[in-house]
Amino acid sequence: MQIITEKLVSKTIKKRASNTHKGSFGRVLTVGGNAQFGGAIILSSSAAVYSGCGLVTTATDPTNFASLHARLPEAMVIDFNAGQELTEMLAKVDAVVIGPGLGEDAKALQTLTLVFKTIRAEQILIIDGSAIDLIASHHLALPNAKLIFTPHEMEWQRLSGIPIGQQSEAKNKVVQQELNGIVVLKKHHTEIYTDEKTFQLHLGGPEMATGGMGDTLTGMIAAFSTQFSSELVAAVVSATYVHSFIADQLGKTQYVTLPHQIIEHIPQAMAHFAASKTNA
Ligand SMILES: NC(=O)C1=CN([C@@H]2O[C@H](COP(=O)(O)OP(=O)(O)OC[C@H]3O[C@@H](n4cnc5c(N)ncnc54)[C@H](O)[C@@H]3O)[C@@H](O)[C@H]2O)[C@@H](O)CC1
Ligand SMILES: Nc1ncnc2c1ncn2[C@@H]1O[C@H](COP(=O)(O)OP(=O)(O)O)[C@@H](O)[C@H]1O
Ligand SMILES: [Mg+2]
Repeated sequence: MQIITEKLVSKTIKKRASNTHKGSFGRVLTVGGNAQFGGAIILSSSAAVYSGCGLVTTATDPTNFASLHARLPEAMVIDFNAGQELTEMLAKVDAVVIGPGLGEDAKALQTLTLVFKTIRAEQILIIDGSAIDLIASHHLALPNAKLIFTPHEMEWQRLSGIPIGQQSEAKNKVVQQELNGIVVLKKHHTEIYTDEKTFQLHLGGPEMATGGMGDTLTGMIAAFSTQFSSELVAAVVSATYVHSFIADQLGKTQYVTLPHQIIEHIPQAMAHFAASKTNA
């Protein structure tokens, strides 16, 4: 396994060109947040905005509209149960996050099925949380798109059939190939499986063990993938690194680092890596 280095991240996070606008930095759609788990999709969407995505739209349960806008006025919203609206929005974006707080009821399954049916081959689809569990429990066929799975160990057990404790590099690699996407297996020392290489993260720690931390990572991966799109693997690896890098920085003085605190520090961390580019 290749340990992820600061050098790789510095190479990936580019300084922004001057002659640009919001359309230059990607369009992301985040799909999730039922009445119980609204916070999950707010964190995912916030992470995408704070990671520099030009335009973020959130498809969620209408009960979350007011709280989302109060926390994140930069995001636009649609109802994730409105099939026509969701289909139209899916046509306009570069990357989609599906799963944070989506839930696993009939409505959630319907929303996931619509996204799978509508997504196009050139679009990036980040599959997290409830969406992973729905795929596993309903044996759903996967769409033709640039797939990125972000399971924690329990979700990976459900999706891959490999029990926690037996999730070796060799076994995980076989399933990653079958899934035909990138797999970010989240845990202490997260592993990232790609067609060419397997990466390992040596940052992050128990200060990150708060609900919503993985939801936050999905938005970062989406925004990094649309902005640094020439190298999808490097974008995913860099987002994963910066997420834990911020946690470790805050963890020097904090016993726990909350997901919303990580989000607040993303712009500063990205500036750090963009500036250190020339020394890399
Ligand atoms: N504020 C919110 O709205 C939140 C919503 N969430 C959503 O809730 C839904 C269910 O996700 P959960 O992950 O909570 O539930 P799961 O039941 O899928 O998994 C959680 C359990 O898995 C076990 N586990 C074993 N290894 C683990 C590892 N390496 N990392 C994490 N857990 C591990 C733990 O016992 C843990 O309680 C998802 O849609 C998720 O996005 C959660 O993200 C929590 C925060
Ligand atoms: N002890 C730990 N060491 C390193 N990273 C951790 C630790 N605990 C949690 N994390 C990180 O926090 C995130 C948790 O993801 P996840 O369980 O999906 O959270 P949620 O679904 O609640 O948002 C992952 O990125 C994981 O690597
Ligand atoms: Mg999660």
